[in-house]
Amino acid sequence: MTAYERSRIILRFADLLEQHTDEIAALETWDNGKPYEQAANTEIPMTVRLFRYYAGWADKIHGLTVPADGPYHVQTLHEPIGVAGQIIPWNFPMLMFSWKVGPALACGNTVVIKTAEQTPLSAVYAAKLFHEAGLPEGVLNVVSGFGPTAGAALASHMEVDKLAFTGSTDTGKIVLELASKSNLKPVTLELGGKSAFIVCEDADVDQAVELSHSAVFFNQGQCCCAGSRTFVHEHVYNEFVEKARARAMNRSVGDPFKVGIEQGPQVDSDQFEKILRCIRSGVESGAILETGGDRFGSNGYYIQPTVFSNVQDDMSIAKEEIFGPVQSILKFKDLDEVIKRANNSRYGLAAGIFTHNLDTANTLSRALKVGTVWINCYDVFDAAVPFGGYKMSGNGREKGIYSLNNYLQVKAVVTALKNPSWL
Ligand SMILES: NC(=O)c1ccc[n+]([C@@H]2O[C@H](COP(=O)([O-])OP(=O)(O)OC[C@H]3O[C@@H](n4cnc5c(N)ncnc54)[C@H](O)[C@@H]3O)[C@@H](O)[C@H]2O)c1
Ligand SMILES: CC1=C(/C=C/C(C)=C/C=C/C(C)=C/C=O)C(C)(C)CCC1
Repeated sequence: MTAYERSRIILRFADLLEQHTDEIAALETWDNGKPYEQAANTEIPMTVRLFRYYAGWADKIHGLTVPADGPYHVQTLHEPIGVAGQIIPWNFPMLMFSWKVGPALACGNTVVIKTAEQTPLSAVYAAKLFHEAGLPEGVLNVVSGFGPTAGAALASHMEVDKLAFTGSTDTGKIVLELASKSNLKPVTLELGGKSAFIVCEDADVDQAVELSHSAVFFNQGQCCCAGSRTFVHEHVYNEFVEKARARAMNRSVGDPFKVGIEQGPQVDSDQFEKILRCIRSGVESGAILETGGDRFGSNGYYIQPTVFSNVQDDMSIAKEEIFGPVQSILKFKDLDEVIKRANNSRYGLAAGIFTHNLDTANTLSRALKVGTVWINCYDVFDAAVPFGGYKMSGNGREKGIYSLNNYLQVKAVVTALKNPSWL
């Protein structure tokens, strides 16, 4: 099919998705437990926007004419890579579906996508809408299944030409190995993080408190880029801790279908238990529990919004990904120190910087070894902006123009010219 037809199908799909926002958002909340309002007002609109963004790319993908030495006409063809295998997690089922499927289809590939076992519903519904939008059968294949069986089969399949994975660093290592042991398919990985949120002494403390709160508590803390190490300058530390505690105590937790609820339950009992273990380890290692620290209520996988202060770099709550509603506040004295400490992590996904000083912002944004730096903002996820990790947070970039390369092969075509006198 022509690139223009591909583009129109993706646009029609985006319209259908928008029309069915209520149903898809409800599926997300049933599966994941996230607040319905969050899914309906933020995540589904972002998903729609991302598909429209990539629909715009479909007919603008082309190669180059290359000036080579000698009597040759050289061009590059940007061809689809073939069958794209994709494995996604449960924290943002529809949004992760879009980051994977949008660029793959725009570039003319076919897709086999495996959803997370906890959250299979919305992608199946979306596949039905793609069919309605006119996508031919067999182009987009949604597989529900478990990781070690369905996921591993995809990663090691000899006829899957590319693998894109989002999930934990441990599983990322497994799929990379499976890909290398089978057909050496290229792999992009979007893995875990322990992102630093740095509040400098000149920051607007109230704004920093609010954004550091959403940076860690958004989506029940289940974000790969959660700002899970809040570094605060010693001059504003006491004020910040007091206000962060008050904000967490104010967070509305409860039935995710209710209006005004900010925090629903964790995705499942494994995550719920793991987070409570992390909280216990924080208490045992000597961090000060400012608020929270236990389950919320006696039913369901709800956890109290939890804030620790006096957190030290060697505590496991400052090193390991918790993936829950737990804020860890650390004190720092100067820039060189916070740069070293923020970079002292095996992860390198994102960072937030809060300052009005241009020099401080420039220094920190260049010194931090992370894939995204947000300055006086956090969690801005525009479809056009690349996202991905340094170090063990992964490799490759998704979104924006960068993701197109993940789904294209470059073929160099060199033609001998018959009449060199015209060169
Ligand atoms: N980076 C992220 O966005 C993200 C998302 C979810 C979880 N996590 C992290 O991972 C931790 C564990 O969560 P999880 O167990 O659901 O993550 P996971 O990495 O095990 O799961 C992610 C995806 O990989 C699949 N998978 C699992 N084992 C596989 C295998 N052997 N081969 C191929 N595919 C496989 C899963 O079925 C799922 O679709 C969380 O606590 C959190 O720290 C990170
Ligand atoms: C709505 C909203 C926000 C949006 C957050 C988003 C959209 C986060 C997306 C995270 C993703 C995609 C993580 C991947 O692991 C903020 C900034 C928290 C502020 C409060 C309101």
